Amino acid sequence: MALLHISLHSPSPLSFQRSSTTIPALIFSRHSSAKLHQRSIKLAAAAALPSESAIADFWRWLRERGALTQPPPPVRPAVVPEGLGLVAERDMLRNEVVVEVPKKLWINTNTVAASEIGPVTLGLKPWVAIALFLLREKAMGAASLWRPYLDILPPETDSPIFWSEEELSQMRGTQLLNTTFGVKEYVQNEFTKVEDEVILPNKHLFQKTINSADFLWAFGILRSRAFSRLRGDKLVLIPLADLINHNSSITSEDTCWEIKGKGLFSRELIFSLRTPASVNTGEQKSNAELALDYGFIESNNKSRELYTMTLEISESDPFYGDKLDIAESNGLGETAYFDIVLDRPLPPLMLPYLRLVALGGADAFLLESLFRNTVWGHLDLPVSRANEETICRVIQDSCTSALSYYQTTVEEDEKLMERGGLDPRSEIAIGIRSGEKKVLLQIDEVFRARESELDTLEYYQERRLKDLGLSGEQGEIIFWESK
Ligand SMILES: C[S@@+](CC[C@H](N)C(=O)[O-])C[C@H]1O[C@@H](n2cnc3c(N)ncnc32)[C@H](O)[C@@H]1O
Repeated sequence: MALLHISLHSPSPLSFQRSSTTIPALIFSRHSSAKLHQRSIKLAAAAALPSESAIADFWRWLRERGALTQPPPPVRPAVVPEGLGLVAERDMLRNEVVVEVPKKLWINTNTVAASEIGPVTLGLKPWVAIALFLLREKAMGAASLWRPYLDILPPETDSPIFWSEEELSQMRGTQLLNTTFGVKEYVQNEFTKVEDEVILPNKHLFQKTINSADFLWAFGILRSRAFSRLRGDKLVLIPLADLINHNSSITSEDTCWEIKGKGLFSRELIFSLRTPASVNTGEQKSNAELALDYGFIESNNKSRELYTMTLEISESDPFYGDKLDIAESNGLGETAYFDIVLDRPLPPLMLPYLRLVALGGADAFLLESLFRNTVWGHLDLPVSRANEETICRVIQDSCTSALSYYQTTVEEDEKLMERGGLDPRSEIAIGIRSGEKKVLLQIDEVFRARESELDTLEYYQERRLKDLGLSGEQGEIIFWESK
């Protein structure tokens, strides 16, 4: 029998790198600030909030640098339940320009290149160069032109990259825990490299020590505040615009675009924002991605509950080469990742890929080159009882095994959530682990149901006989017997 390789618990820095780049909906808050302040103390307990005077300094700094128009903008920074936010002081008109943030206040690779460390950061990954810039400016204290902005940045978010071991232990068994370790390892490796190649050889530029925790902070700041459509080479931090918090009630993807390259921020709809970014349609982030990037989740949004199933054609499979060839001709590879979302059908390519991986024995003839152009079409439908049974059994076994790694059941998690009083990190951990388990139980159920239908499915040979006119509608073989 062919080997079916399924990895449900692989550390997945890969899935971190693959993460979708949807810009989350952004919102201006419009609340009474006195009430907000009280609520925020409880809700944003993890983060040390900037003082009133730090916020006032930041506002002054923006004004002095031409970011604030006359008359003053109808928004101001204030403490809100999500930490710091932009509070609207009146209703705003559709398409009204709210604030302008001139490009000279953007922090991107051009800013770094024009700074003292510019020459030594050439060739670095954009985020690494910007991280070094932020850390160096931070270390310069009052001597930095960026100090009022740096002073309002949070010391950490609730992203699991900042959690203690004890906090992380609440996510035991989850894919997000593996991803978190993968991300931390990636950032640590980048730090070691940049420390050896840039920081230590240029001590005159980096007089204060920068350690790996500082570097992780800068990574977390960029991940949570840089506009997600502006990543890679376009990575940019935009002071003030980055105070806008996410709101799940805004689902429009098109909340941002560049207006004549000027970096204007204006209103499209009530409480939505135009940003200086181009518009692309993007996929929605999962709760794991929200947690990792921003340090919050939407526990009541089923479409954010996701489990990534990793399937693989094993090198030890006797048909490895043929299977790989077929997978590659159909846009897949030796390893394929399938994101399975709660209450949604399985990704369309998952069953054909599973059937391919499990193909063997009497079905192996489909791998012959004669079938190369048509095999994928055959894999779209059940191939044989043995093949379909294998995938049902292996997937159910994998789900059972994955579920055994979690410390709690969905019911136990739900009770904890109902009881309330959880700190934000426990809420994330419980939401993530219960979401993953729900998807695993759903996958298990899909394949259990399929297994119970194995006798009623139509397989390749029957379809073939029908095509040749040798089989009737009920599957009976048609004979041409002489009368
Ligand atoms: C773009 S920044 C917004 C400004 C940020 N609140 C601050 O204090 O500087 C994104 C960060 O704000 C917080 N945040 C934004 N929207 C949130 C939400 N809906 N729920 C919880 N936290 C949120 C998270 O810490 C996230 O990493």
